[in-house]
Amino acid sequence: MEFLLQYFQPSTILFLLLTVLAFILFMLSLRRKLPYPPGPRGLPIIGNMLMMDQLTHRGLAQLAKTYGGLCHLQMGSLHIVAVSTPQMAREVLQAQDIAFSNRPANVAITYLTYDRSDMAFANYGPVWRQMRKICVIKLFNRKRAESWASVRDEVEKTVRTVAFNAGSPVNLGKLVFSLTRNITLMAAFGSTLNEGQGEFMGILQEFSKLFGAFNIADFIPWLGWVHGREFNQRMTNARKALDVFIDKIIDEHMIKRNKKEDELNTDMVDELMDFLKEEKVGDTDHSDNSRSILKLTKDNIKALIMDVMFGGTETVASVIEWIMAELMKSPPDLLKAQQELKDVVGLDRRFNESDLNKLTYLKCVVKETLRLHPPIPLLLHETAKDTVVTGYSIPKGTRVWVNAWAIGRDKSAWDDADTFNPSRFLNNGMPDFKGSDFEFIPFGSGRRSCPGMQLGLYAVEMSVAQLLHCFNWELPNGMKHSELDMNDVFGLTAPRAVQLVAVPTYRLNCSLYDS
Ligand code: HEM
Repeated sequence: MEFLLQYFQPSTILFLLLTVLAFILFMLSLRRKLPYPPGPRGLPIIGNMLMMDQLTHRGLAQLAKTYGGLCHLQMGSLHIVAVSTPQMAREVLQAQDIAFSNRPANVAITYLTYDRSDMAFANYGPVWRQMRKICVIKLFNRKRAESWASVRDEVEKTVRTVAFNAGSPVNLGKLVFSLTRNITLMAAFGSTLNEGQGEFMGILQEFSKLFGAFNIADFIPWLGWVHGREFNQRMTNARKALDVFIDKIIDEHMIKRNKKEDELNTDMVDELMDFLKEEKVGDTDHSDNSRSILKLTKDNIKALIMDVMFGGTETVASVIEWIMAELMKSPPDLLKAQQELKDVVGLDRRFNESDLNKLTYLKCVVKETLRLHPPIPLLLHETAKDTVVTGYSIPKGTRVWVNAWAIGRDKSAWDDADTFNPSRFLNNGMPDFKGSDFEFIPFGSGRRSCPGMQLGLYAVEMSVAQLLHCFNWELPNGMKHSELDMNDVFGLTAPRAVQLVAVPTYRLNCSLYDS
């Protein structure tokens, strides 16, 4: 100050300081003045909460027709921005991906994932990065033979079940759900849990209901008491039940390890327990520069297992069921896919893994189904800081829902967007779903994209190829193809509203079904 007083009058210094302050305030007010993206006008305090029923992939696609690819809604104190066009998806998932890479979590999700100890709901940061690295290397790696073997074994069992019921209606929805559930159970625990399976499925169902339950505290925190004790009690019971169940499995694995039994036959719990064992005292620094190995607690392991159960079961089952439904609805495409199998494999042997890469049309069918029915229709992200997208302000903590369903049907990106037409992908298979073509993002894109993509696709392709190669399929009770219900229901996933029922008949020689 004395230094300044040598050169300037006090009044000049005051004037300069006031000018700088005014400039800063002016810049801040400019920033505040940037509008939120366009959206329907809300009411005081509750905002757009009366539009709750429109917060589905279809409802938000409808709003996008009026308000554009970036639409703002306010639910109580919560900002929501729906992203509905490929251009806007590129902005948030690529151009500014770090700012948009957090995950939103409601009260139930936070509690049931042991305070976000998992990968899917952890916020973006060093702990999530370490967790993801472990999972990608150890669990989702294509070379992880055990997981792939479990796919092959379980698909084979499914073929046998269908063959046993040949000539009668088969509920394909139920069948493929139990197929994918067994694949993930095998990958996670090394067995399909014949004993405690019912109990575990009950726990998963209760988790699923609680994850999606409406809780006013998520929107207006000071009204949290409204939901009351009953909801909290259900959450406590669900988490206790999972604790008891998985603790027992972890203890069994611990005993197996101590006895050094069956060391070659490892499952997901074994792989994760390596990181429990590598725990080092004082190894708690997870700052960005830290190269230390992440300590996994039992809670991390439990939460990661739930990620795999939720991430890998319903998604894969939903894709297989939708593929079969789209083919049943479009007999020429069903014929083409089966003709390709006849040309590549023939009818005198069973399809096997080495045939997979020659099935070009089948892969187009898978892509076209993922375009029309992405199993996770809304990709749930959250902003980690205040951001600006195409001149609109998006505050920190905004829930950003990328509508993969609307984007797959965007009329400016796709010809005849609502029609099932696998041949559109015959042109070199483009666009691709690996995340750089933003008109097609069934697995997401960027940092939070699906780490289970390869495992999921492998399970889908193997299952569909076997079901189409081994059997001919008809709709039951003389139902016409045009009468097949193609509605979906909205949740974290978007499965068929009515499960697909179809009648299989043998396509191959009977002796080939016993292999
Ligand atoms: C065809 C099947 C599948 C589809 C279409 C699919 C789709 C997706 C999508 C859209 C996301 C969110 C991406 C984003 O937010 O930007 C996701 C995340 C995730 N998926 Fe998948 N998925 C499939 C199979 C699987 C499988 C088999 C597993 C595990 C065994 C799995 C585990 C996960 C996990 C853990 C995440 C969270 C990743 C993170 O937040 O870092 N998925 N998946």
